[in-house]
Amino acid sequence: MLGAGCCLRRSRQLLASGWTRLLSGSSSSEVTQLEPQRDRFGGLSLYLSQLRAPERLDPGALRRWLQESIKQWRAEGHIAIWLHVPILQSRFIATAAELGFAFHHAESDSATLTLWIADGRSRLPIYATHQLGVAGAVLDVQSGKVLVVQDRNKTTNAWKFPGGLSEPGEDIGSTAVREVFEETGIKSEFRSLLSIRQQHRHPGAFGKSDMYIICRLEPSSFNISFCQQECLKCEWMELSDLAKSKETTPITSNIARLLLYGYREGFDKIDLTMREFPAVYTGLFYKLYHRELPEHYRNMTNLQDM
Ligand SMILES: NC(=O)C1=CN([C@@H]2O[C@H](COP(=O)(O)OP(=O)(O)OC[C@H]3O[C@@H](n4cnc5c(N)ncnc54)[C@H](O)[C@@H]3O)[C@@H](O)[C@H]2O)C=CC1
Ligand SMILES: [Mg+2]
Repeated sequence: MLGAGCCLRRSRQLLASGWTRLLSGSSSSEVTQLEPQRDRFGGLSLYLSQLRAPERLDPGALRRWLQESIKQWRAEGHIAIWLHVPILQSRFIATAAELGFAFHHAESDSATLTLWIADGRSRLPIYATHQLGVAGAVLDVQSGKVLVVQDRNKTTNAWKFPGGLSEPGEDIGSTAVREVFEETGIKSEFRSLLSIRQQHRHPGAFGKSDMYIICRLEPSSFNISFCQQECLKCEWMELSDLAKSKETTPITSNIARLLLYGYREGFDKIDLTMREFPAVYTGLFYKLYHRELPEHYRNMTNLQDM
């Protein structure tokens, strides 16, 4: 049986010879740039961005080459093809689709298509399933007031916590602090997570699922200067009034009650606090959110000691 490196070398040879044969009359140095890259699961990635002169590539030639190559890759035991297409090379998408490729995902400047070539159903992971929205319940513990807004774009004007969608690579607490500031002008600091809501087929998530997290924040400024595009009203409201109010959404009402409970009985009863740990990948850290762990549980090294 061939090793992965050997398969890859053969794939590259096939690729180069295929291009040379199919593109006679075109620049053959062009084709040597396109090298399938094998992933650890046995899939092959093709990057059309490697083509130096893509305008010289005829879609019919690509089609014939892909057909031949796919037969070969299947025989070599590869399981899937990932085809990465820069937006300006989009005409090759239809060519790939004719051979059974389907969209996996798209970014602003490229699309990725896949073709499962092993036996059985595709085991390739699907792309993003959820969007993430984060709101900040900013509670001033001195006054017992919480920051609330009414959304300008929603049909019912119910009080809610300011918040919005998380940006790529952004921590949950940072989204809450940023969104609160953008919508209300209030500066705040992250304290904990209070709740997570999961909702499927969300209209605002283009039919995907929505995760909506509410964080507990503490204010470090108090003068409201709210965003006129997004908010109709914004004010500091007695937390107990919000907890009793009918002019609110069920989620805001329930989390206002949870927050009131924590305010009266201790935030340790409601908080999911954050701890940071080094990830397996060098130089990266992740954030872990969970209920407070007593010191002797945090530091235990031997379960039998307990
Ligand atoms: N229960 C609650 O109290 C509510 C919770 N949510 C959750 O909050 C999160 C989203 O927060 P948002 O404040 O809506 O997001 P956001 O604060 O990130 O952005 C909202 C703004 O995006 C713009 N926008 C959104 N869709 C648009 C479109 N199709 N065309 C043009 N402009 C568009 C509008 O300017 C809108 O004001 C979601 O997770 C959602 O489930 C949203 C509303 C109420
Ligand atoms: Mg918002």
